[in-house]
Amino acid sequence: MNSVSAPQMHKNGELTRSQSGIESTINISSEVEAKQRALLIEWLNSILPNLNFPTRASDEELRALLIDGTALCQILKRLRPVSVNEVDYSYHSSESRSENVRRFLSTLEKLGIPRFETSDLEKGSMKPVINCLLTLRAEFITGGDNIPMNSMITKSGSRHGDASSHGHLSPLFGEERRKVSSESQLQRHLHSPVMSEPSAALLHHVGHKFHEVFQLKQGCYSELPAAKISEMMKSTSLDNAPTQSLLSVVNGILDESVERKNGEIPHRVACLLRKVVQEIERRISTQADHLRTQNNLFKAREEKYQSRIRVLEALASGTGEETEIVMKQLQQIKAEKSKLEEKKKLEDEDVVILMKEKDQKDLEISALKQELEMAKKTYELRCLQIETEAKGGRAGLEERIKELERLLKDSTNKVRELEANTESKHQRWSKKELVYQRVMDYQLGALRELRFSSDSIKQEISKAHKSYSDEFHSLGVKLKALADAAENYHAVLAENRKLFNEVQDLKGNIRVYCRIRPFLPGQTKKQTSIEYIGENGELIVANPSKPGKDGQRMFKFNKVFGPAATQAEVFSDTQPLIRSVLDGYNVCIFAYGQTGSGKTYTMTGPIGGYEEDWGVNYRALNDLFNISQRRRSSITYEIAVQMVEIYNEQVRDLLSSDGSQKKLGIMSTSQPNGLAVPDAGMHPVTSTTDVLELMNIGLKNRAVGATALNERSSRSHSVVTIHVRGKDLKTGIPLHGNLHLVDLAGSERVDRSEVTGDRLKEAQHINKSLSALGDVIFALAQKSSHVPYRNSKLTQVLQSSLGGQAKTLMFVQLNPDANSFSESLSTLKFAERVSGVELGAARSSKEGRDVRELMEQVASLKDTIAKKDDEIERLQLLKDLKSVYPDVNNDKRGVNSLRT
Ligand SMILES: Nc1ncnc2c1ncn2[C@@H]1O[C@H](COP(=O)(O)OP(=O)(O)OP(=O)(O)O)[C@@H](O)[C@H]1O
Repeated sequence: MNSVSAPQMHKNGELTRSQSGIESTINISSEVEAKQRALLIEWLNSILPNLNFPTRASDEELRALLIDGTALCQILKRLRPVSVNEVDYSYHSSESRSENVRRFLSTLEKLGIPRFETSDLEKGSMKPVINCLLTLRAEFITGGDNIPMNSMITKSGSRHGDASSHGHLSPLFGEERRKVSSESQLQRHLHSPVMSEPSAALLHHVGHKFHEVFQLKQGCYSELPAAKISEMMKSTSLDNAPTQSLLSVVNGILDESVERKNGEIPHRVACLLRKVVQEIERRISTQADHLRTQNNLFKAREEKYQSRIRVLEALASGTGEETEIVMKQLQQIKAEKSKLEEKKKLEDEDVVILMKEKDQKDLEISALKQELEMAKKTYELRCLQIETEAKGGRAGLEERIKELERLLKDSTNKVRELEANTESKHQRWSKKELVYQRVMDYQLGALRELRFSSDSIKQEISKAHKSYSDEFHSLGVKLKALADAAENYHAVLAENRKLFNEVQDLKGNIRVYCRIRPFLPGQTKKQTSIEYIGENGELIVANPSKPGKDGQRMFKFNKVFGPAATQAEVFSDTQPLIRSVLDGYNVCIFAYGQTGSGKTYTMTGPIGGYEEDWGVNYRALNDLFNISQRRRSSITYEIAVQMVEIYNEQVRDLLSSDGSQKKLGIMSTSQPNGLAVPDAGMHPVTSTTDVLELMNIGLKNRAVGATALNERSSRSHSVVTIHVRGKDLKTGIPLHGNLHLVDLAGSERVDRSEVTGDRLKEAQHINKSLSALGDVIFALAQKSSHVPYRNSKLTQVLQSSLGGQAKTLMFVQLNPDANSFSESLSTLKFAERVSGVELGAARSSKEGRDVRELMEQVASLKDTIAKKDDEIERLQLLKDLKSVYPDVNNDKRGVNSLRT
């Protein structure tokens, strides 16, 4: 190994000057030492071929080779110095290492060669050892035949005188030794291809024959005899001569040639020179081969060491797990080592046996031992390293184990806590379980009670079922009785109808109700013309211009309604007449009176009024719907509505979308279906709502022709016709009745001198139609053979409801204002004519008592019928409910609640 470390690099990669100077000096010195060491090793290899020691071996390797003294003894043995015959040069074991070295040094002392100290061989620089051996080399360099040391000593003439100094040349060449005694001279010698002392060197290096030759010629090659030169060339002396000697011969010849004046070299000398050169070339070639071989060997060893280094590095970088592998490998290596040691021992034994013949084995064994020693040290170091790592790993593992123990302890504590929690939870759950158990017991008890109750309820239900069956049976019996009663009811109903009509007939076909409207707001201080209103239809009016009895006039009608009479009261007396429509009669109700006397109010009611303000129209239709519903089990009804206006003798359909423009024709004769105005739209209605909508439409259309100065409603007749179609479900007999609700135009007389144009025309038409109406009524009352229906559109429209089986009711409307006395009187006279015809008959007084009795009978019958109707309705409802809810109790209270 190179003792000099690599140059230290500066931070920026450059060496400082002082560093580089010192290092260059060290490098030169190291280079010289390396060359010296190489020279020595070359020599050792040449004299001990089996040694095969690497030329570039380090000081330590050289020390390892030489330290046991075996190689030193072999050198001495090789040289066989006679003067030290008494010394035993045989190989000795390692136990006699110091003895071998001591003997070697002793021999050197005897030979007068400067020696080294034992300590130099054991440690420190090998330089003294190398110098010493190089001196020995120079002293005893030999050819093929070993030169007896004693003879050489004899030829040298004297022994050296200074054996204590190191690095001196052989004592054989005292003079030359002085010249090259210094190390620098030796270095120069090594570096220079030409020896500085050719004659002495030549003599020294070529061995005794060259020495002899040199001595003979005394430095003159050209003067050597040819025979001698031939002998030199033929013999193997050249082969055995050291290369340095051969080079010295060449140099000598060349020097001599230079010194010669002609510069020519004798032929024989030239031949010798060629021979020597060839020998040198051969040796160089051999040396090159040897060097290549050694180089290959070194490479192999280097690879071997590299692989070991890699293994050791891999081992060094391994983990704890790999430590075991390394330990195993170490054990294997130790085993191998022990095997090798055993082998070495065996080999040692073999070597001891073969020592005398094969000394090189010792060297190999020594080398192996050294290697093994080194490997052992390396492995021991590695073992120590691994052990240290293992200790570190073990410490880490112990830490880990402690950590795990701590965690285990924590876990144990947690488990205990959990166990404690679990225990408390278990206790809580046990308590809850107890509570639940109690609740369960309580629930089971309640369930038992419920079962008991259920059983009792079942019994009650079965009892109720039985009673229900009984009751149902009795109900069936009662129903049968009721069915029979219903059968009788129809008969009674028919008789009732007959009686009622008879009563009506007795009362007269035309009934007259007088209604006096109240003063309007703001008219409270006005004087009234109404003097007295009797309960039996008497009415006394007073002429404001004629106070006293003379100005009074009494009238009598079927009924007189005062200003306080409500719409409901008025209708209640109208209702029986309307109901007869459902029995197939034609009825005509009209309102007669001057403008503003309350005709529209009575027939229709105030526009947008509440239900309580509804007039006869709405109430009549509502009543028809209700009665038809009540009778639906026996008679089915279909109801339709027409609404027309008669203005200036022209008829318009008020319910048509273009009713305001359409002029309708009137049938010349009364139609069996009552359709006097067949072109007018017939609108079926099923509810009061339908009627309200239609009425509103009609009123709107009627108002289309109105102007601010000319209220059209006052100048036209409005006729609402309700057509009723019925069918008796039992007999299948159809029914057909019409109800005419007529709001007549104002009846006031118009002074022809005051009005002209349209107003006059209107007045003429109104007068004409009202006069025609009066004529028809008078004709009917007198039972004339001719009734003048055709005199006006109004009477034509109302023809079906005037006369025959028709019933007529006239509302005579009065304005209470004294200023309207004249018109009121005129209206009353007209009404008196209409009603007086009937009531003025002589038989009226006679038949009055009968009429009253009949009226009472009728009232009684009506009550009976109403009760029957209620009962039938209740039973019908109960029957329906039974079919839907078989379990419904059939008592009256239950039915009533369901009805509610
Ligand atoms: N019984 C009554 N109670 C309260 N107000 C009434 C009554 N009768 C009529 N009126 C009111 O008197 C006014 C005139 O009544 P209504 O229009 O019905 O008279 P009319 O005879 O129909 O007049 P016209 O011939 O011009 O149509 C209206 O404001 C009406 O509300």
